Amino acid sequence: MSKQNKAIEIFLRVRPAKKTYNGLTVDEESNKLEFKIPKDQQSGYINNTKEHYEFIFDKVFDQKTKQEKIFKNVAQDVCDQALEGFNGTIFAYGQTGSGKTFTMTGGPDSYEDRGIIPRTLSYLFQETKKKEDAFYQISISYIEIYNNSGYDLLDANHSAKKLEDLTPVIPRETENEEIILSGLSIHKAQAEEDALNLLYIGDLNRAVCETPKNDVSTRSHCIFTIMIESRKPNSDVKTMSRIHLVDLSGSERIKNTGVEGKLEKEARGINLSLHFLEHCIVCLNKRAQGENIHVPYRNSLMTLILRDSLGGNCKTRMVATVSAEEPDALESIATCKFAQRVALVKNYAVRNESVDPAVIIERLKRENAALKAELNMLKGENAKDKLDSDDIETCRTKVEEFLASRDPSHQIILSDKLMIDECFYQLKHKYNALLKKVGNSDNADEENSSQVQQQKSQNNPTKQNQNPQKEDVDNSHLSEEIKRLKLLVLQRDNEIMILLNLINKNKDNKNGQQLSIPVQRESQNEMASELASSIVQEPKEIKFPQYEQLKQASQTPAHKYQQSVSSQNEFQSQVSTQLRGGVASMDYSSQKGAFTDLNQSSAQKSNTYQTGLDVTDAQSIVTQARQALIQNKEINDMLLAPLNLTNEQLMDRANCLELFRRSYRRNQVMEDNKLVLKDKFELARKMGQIVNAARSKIDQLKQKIQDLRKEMALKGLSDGNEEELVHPQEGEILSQIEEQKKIYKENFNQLKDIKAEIESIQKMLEKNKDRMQKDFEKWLDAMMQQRQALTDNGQQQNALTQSNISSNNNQSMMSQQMQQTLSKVRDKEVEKKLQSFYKARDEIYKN
Ligand SMILES: Nc1ncnc2c1ncn2[C@@H]1O[C@H](COP(=O)(O)OP(=O)(O)OP(=O)(O)O)[C@@H](O)[C@H]1O
Repeated sequence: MSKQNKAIEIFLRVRPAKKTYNGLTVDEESNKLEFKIPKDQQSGYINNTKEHYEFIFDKVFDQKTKQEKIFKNVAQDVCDQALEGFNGTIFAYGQTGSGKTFTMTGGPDSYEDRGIIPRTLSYLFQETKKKEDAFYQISISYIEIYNNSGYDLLDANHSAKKLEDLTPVIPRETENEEIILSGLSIHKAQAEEDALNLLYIGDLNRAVCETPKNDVSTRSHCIFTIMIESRKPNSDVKTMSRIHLVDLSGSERIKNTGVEGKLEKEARGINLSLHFLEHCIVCLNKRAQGENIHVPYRNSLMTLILRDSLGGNCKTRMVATVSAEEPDALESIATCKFAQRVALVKNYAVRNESVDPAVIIERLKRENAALKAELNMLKGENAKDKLDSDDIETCRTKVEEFLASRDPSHQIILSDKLMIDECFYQLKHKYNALLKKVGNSDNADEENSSQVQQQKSQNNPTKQNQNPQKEDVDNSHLSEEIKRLKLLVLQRDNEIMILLNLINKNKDNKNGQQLSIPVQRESQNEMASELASSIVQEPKEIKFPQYEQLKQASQTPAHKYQQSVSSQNEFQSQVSTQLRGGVASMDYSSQKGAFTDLNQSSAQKSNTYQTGLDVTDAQSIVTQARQALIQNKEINDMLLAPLNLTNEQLMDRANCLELFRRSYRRNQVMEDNKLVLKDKFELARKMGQIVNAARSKIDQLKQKIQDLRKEMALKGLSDGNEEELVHPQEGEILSQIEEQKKIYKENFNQLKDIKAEIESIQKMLEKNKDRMQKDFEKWLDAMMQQRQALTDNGQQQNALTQSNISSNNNQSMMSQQMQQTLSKVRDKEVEKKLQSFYKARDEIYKN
């Protein structure tokens, strides 16, 4: 069987030793472990059978092996398979003190010492985050088996002194021969932290219940189970897999532990499940060799729980842990022998997929509701005129549920258009609130400037004045919006100026050259206003009379329109030059040759026109014009105030970036976010300190309680008292532990929330930083082009053109602008229209 498909793999790990036994050879290359036991050795154990033992494993890890390597080799593959729907079990088996707990849970000293369980949790959460094509739910249970009885280590009301006081777990077998563990709580873990916290709480409960006599670490088994449920969107099939992570009790044989009498009996009882495990393995081996033999899983709770892990549907990994010290040599050999027997067991792992009837029913119900809603909407029955507060509340709840659900097939089903609109509004509101929170205020402003807000209040008059606080916020945004619109008006003025200039120029050309196609004055005016109004609108509805003429011209012999075309080329060149030179460049007298690249393209196009008119070029001029104006607006909007930089300053990129940053509109938001982030870090640090303090206090109290229990056990022994004596301070310490546990849990949850906030602010800052960098490049590029254009045209005096657009909404400047514009108009009709436009606009400003 290839390694890929091998259902059971056996690993061996040698624990670091103070003094390594020189009869032990660990060969990582050939995955071999050798023991040489001299016949007349002096170590006190009898060796009259064999002198040389050799064991081969799937992988051998020597004393220096790091935890990360163990995880990668032993557990990673099991995790990957579990995410695909295969069950997995990893268990550690070995003598007391050989490093089982270290391997499974980890050491307390450093983060690097994290064992298989915490690493498995991290890995699973990381991977499920990456896999966007499926919905995953991870749940945890943690059971301790002591003296063949199971106890729930995650019992929510746990404050027990003795293990036996914990909720007992009772196994039940279903008709399908599945084992159900009633009394064992299952906890959903939404994030890695939740799962790690459950591990910590379980370990704490386990430790608090220890007494010297039931020395938990040695005499009990722990099974940490991770359940993974996954479902693809719109699929009725779900996969359910489990990973059991098992820390078995010490495997040493009782005759070697030196315990006698009652204690020996007790020890035998406690360790019975390990004995039954061995028994099951022996039977499974026989079965693998063709013998028809019953496997006595039911003999113990542990074998019953692990039934699928051995001889069943599971990918199983066993880590045999051995000590490298001489006195432990025979126990190490026994561990290796057991591991070799396990290696012979055959498993048959299959993907645990099932069509879940509950999922199908749920889906059908959803479909039914959606169809009913659609039908109602089509019939128009019960359509609402307006929404009342209950409707709005229903929409709000539906949106909340939709956003909170991790189920990709979750839908919002509604049959009323107004309610659907309301849901969209709620979603937008939430989105904008989120943007505001993380600093993307531009988009957030949209909510209040968009028609949704107006429409909403029209559709839903009952909702007006419901939230005065919100109105305040709205008002402040409205004034922002007014500012923005005023600026836009100013920009439009400039655009009109450009176009008028072009029209005038064009008219001059025509008069001088007696064009064969007369361009109507009316058309020119239309062109000006339409182009101006289309510049920041959708492109599809543009009418461009000159373009229309070209279209007609293209259907007639080319020579007839030659002059018209050259006029068109000049027009194109002017538009390009002016737009690329900056919209606020008010003097358009000498525009020719400003941009060689565009002029070249014009020249090329001119050739085309001479041989046959290409009408799409005319449209492309408009598109270019529009794009250039939009781009200019974008660039101007980036800054709070125009940046008047000299050519030298523009050449110094680093300094330029710094100046840009200071004037950058979003910079303030970014700075504010940095401050928020700083505060959050500080808060997280404090919370972390509280959590750590609670943890170390718990550890101290745990130690104290264990010391007291040892003291009482010794006292009992010396008094010949077999009953367990309880130290008078124990109750007090236990309640202190409970108190600290409460503090730990509360602060842990808060810390988790703060961490999530920090992450989201950090992400947004990163995004804003990237955006600033891109905006800077755009801005610098535009500045450079503008300088270049001005240089080429000898228009250095207008170097700071930008200021006209992006300055402020100063009234006197506007009237100046108006005078300037009107002075350029040579058409009475246009002049009249513009005058009434400016008059109307002034009225608006006055209000
Ligand atoms: N690979 C290792 N590197 C460093 N320290 C280790 C390693 N393995 C075990 N130890 C240390 O040895 C001690 C005993 O290990 P551990 O508690 O894991 O043994 P165990 O097999 O789980 O014992 P028990 O059966 O009593 O639970 C611990 O202090 C542990 O930190």
